[in-house]
Amino acid sequence: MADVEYLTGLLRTFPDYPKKGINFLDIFPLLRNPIAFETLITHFVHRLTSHTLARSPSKKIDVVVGLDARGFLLGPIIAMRLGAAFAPVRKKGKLPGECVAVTYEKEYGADTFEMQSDAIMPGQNVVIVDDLIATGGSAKAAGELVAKLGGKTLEYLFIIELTFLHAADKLDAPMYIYSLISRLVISC
Ligand SMILES: O=P(O)(O)OC[C@H]1O[C@H](OP(=O)(O)OP(=O)(O)O)[C@H](O)[C@@H]1O
Ligand SMILES: Nc1ncnc2[nH]cnc12
Repeated sequence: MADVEYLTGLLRTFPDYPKKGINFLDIFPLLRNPIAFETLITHFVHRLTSHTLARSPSKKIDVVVGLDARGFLLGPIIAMRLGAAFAPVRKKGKLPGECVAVTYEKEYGADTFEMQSDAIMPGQNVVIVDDLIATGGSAKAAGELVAKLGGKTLEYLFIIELTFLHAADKLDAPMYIYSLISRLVISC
């Protein structure tokens, strides 16, 4: 599809960043271009309204969850377009009040994610958004936080999946991943 080729062409990689052996994928040129950014957001919103909601009896997405930090650049815009709430998953020690926490492994180290306990009400429909999925550790931890709060994750959305790492294998079924650029859709 022309849009996907256009968006893919704006991405770039930096070898050995932030440390040797990591091929760092930089999404910022895409956000720097307002037409590309609009195209990306519209693509995600179309996916959610035309496909994801077909799996939900209530036909409503209640909460868009964005992952610290690059998921914060996408999640709130998608939430506003859908008329949904936005809730952040943050790295440990950044959120006030009662929180739930999960420790996870990612491509370059271990970390702990937290969500505020009142960010999602039991039974709410949730979509988890991030810029990319590499090992799947971050996405898996976010899904676990949503589950701890009683939310139902309808879909995980990414701009790109670094498919060589087989991240999808790490995530629990039943779940769905939509990755715009690899166009990978996994239904379990
Ligand atoms: O699939 P994984 O192996 O878990 O890696 C993917 C995660 O890594 C990056 O975030 P990072 O933790 O580097 O934080 P940042 O957004 O603050 O740079 C990226 O934005 C994803 O959240
Ligand atoms: N290869 C990569 N490029 C950019 N962000 C990442 N986060 C984890 N792995 C990454």
